[in-house]
Amino acid sequence: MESLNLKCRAKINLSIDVLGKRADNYHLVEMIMQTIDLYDNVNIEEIDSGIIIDSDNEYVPTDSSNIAYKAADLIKRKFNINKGVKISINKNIPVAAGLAGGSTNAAAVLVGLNKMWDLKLTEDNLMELGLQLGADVPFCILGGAAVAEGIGEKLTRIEGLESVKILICKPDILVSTKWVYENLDINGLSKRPNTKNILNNLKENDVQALAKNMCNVLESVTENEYTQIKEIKKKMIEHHALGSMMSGSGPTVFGIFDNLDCAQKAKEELKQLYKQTYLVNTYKGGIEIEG
Ligand SMILES: C[C@](O)(CO)[C@H](O)COP(=O)(O)OP(=O)(O)OC[C@H]1O[C@@H](n2ccc(N)nc2=O)[C@H](O)[C@@H]1O
Ligand SMILES: Nc1ncnc2c1ncn2[C@@H]1O[C@H](COP(=O)(O)OP(=O)(O)OP(=O)(O)O)[C@@H](O)[C@H]1O
Repeated sequence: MESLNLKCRAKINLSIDVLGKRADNYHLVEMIMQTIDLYDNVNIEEIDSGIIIDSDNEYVPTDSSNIAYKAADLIKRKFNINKGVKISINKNIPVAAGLAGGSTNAAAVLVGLNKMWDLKLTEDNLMELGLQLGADVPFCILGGAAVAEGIGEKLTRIEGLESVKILICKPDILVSTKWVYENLDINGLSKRPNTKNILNNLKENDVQALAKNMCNVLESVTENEYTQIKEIKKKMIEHHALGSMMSGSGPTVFGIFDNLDCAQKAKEELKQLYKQTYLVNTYKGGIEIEG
């Protein structure tokens, strides 16, 4: 029986614009995605039959609603595989946070089973399968940094932030991505990102300008419901973050820092209020197979 260990990382969105809505109610987006070095460990072990999910985090479902279960089920059905898997998820990425925690677990299962069962799927094949599980899954397979269009699946790789310090702070509230998109008034957006400018900032490695230009149109929806978002952003800026914004549909807020001392002080203060506070770096790669 074979076993594989994988590291799968979280993402932040450096910008999110919503351009329209599809007939199936999925929104058309233009986003800049960046992988960060905050990861879950996923262990995949071949068993005789079935799919078993195990996790050390009480908020992670262990039944067929787990997106890692769905990923394994998709592969087993598509390739008629009789063997089973036990998937153990050691969670470090906050749950329902806007950090693609579930999506990156699913990405790890697709990449891991491709290797374990020698399926010979290309990265593009894996991303296509990933899209059937969720809009963020293809990016989690690609990793690094990318512009995402369509519903998030049309990805163009870009040079992202190179080892930049990111402070992550997740308030103790659970936010549903579906609810946030449903409550977005596409025609009444007061502020939208200039994606071209932000991409230029990245090209020129002008982190300061990028931090000022960042914009997430989903932020106002979550911010209007939960006061914590504004409070955390204010604290990050007081501690000299170059910029601070909500990631994805929230509620996680991140800050970009160019000074390690300031970032550490901000972390210490925020950690007293919000347990799930982490100081990490940006990361260049995707799913990592450890063997
Ligand atoms: C907010 C982001 O995390 C930004 O990266 C993504 O757009 C969301 O990606 P995700 O969580 O993988 O999304 P999915 O699991 O596919 O969808 C969750 C729900 O979000 C809404 N949704 C998602 C993506 C999208 N482009 N438009 C949407 O309207 C849909 O109502 C869907 O029911
Ligand atoms: N493997 C998993 N890890 C975490 N949550 C999972 C997983 N599988 C299913 N879930 C369910 O999915 C919900 C959303 O969790 P997740 O951590 O994926 O959200 P997220 O970070 O907001 O994702 P995204 O940024 O892609 O919208 C959780 O409330 C949980 O019940």
